Amino acid sequence: MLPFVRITIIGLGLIGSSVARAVRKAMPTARITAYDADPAVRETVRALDLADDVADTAGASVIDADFVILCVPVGAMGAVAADFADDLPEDAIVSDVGSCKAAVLAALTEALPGATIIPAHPVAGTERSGPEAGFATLFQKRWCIVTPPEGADALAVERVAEFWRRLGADVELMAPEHHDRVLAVTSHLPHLIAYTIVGTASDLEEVTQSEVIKYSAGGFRDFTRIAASDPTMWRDVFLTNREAVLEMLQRFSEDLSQLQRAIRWGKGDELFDLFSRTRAIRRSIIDQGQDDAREDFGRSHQP
Ligand SMILES: NC(=O)c1ccc[n+]([C@@H]2O[C@H](COP(=O)([O-])OP(=O)(O)OC[C@H]3O[C@@H](n4cnc5c(N)ncnc54)[C@H](O)[C@@H]3O)[C@@H](O)[C@H]2O)c1
Ligand SMILES: O=C(O)C(=O)C[C@]1(C(=O)O)C=C[C@@H](O)C=C1
Repeated sequence: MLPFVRITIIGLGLIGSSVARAVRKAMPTARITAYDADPAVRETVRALDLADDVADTAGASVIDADFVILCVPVGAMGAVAADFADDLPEDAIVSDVGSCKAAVLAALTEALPGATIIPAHPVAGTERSGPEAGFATLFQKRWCIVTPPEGADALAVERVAEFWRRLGADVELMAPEHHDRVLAVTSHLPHLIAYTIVGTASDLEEVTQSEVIKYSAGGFRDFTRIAASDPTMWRDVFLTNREAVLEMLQRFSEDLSQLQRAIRWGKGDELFDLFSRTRAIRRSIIDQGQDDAREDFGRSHQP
């Protein structure tokens, strides 16, 4: 049995449009209703035939939904939910795909008192945005972390988990606060570092812009991909997951200072030990097979 049959997707950018495409493939009989605040996105959704219906308001989009999935920037979640609160059917389950969970759960709970809210985070994405950037296989063999509130209805949790399994994801359950600490180090900090490195390189006075572009073949090029990620999305992530990011940033700064000292005092063994440890971490990620989808995507989509 399908976990849901009347699915409303709000926010049809990279993730929302990928969800729509993946639902079409995995659950072709489910009806998809879409809503996006941007009229140009709604037009594109119609042109690409990503949904059965495209609503012109958030309220109209949820009116007969059994599942509402919010795919908007994390800072917009509460406002969107408040927008459709009066029209939400009593038995509908509300979820989201936001990159931070504790603050989103709080915002949705405040906007939708009494509703069944089961947040989730597919740990899969790219640096691109908008409805044209999405693709149906984005979630295959990637983690989706479901972060139910304490005391959540077990059947509702299982239906959301099953939804993601059908889209090809491996599902894990986690407490929202724990999710935010884990993702602060595995996703948010790396983005902050990429934004910093690319910004620093482009600010260096003795290196011209054209040299930065011309010689960005190796490691730097990988950072530029990450640093091209959506500015609105990442502004919201850092402001929303502030405490966890600041804590991880503090640890990172201390480790960076230690590396700085090792280089200054020629402590080669210290550098070698760290680099051997990090190489082993990379190998264990590859062995777990969670990296394949994005590596394939990267190869076929990079300019
Ligand atoms: N990009 C990634 O790699 C990635 C991965 C996993 C999760 N996420 C999360 O997914 C969510 C969406 O990210 P994305 O990359 O798809 O962004 P995106 O910019 O591609 O799409 C966001 C869409 O939301 C719409 N929107 C914004 N405010 C709205 C509102 N108030 N009402 C209705 N629509 C609104 C925008 O018009 C846009 O079409 C974010 O919460 C992000 O944290 C992103
Ligand atoms: O590959 C990328 O572009 C991503 O950054 C994807 C990525 C990540 O950091 O892994 C980014 C944010 C998300 O919330 C989930 C996935």
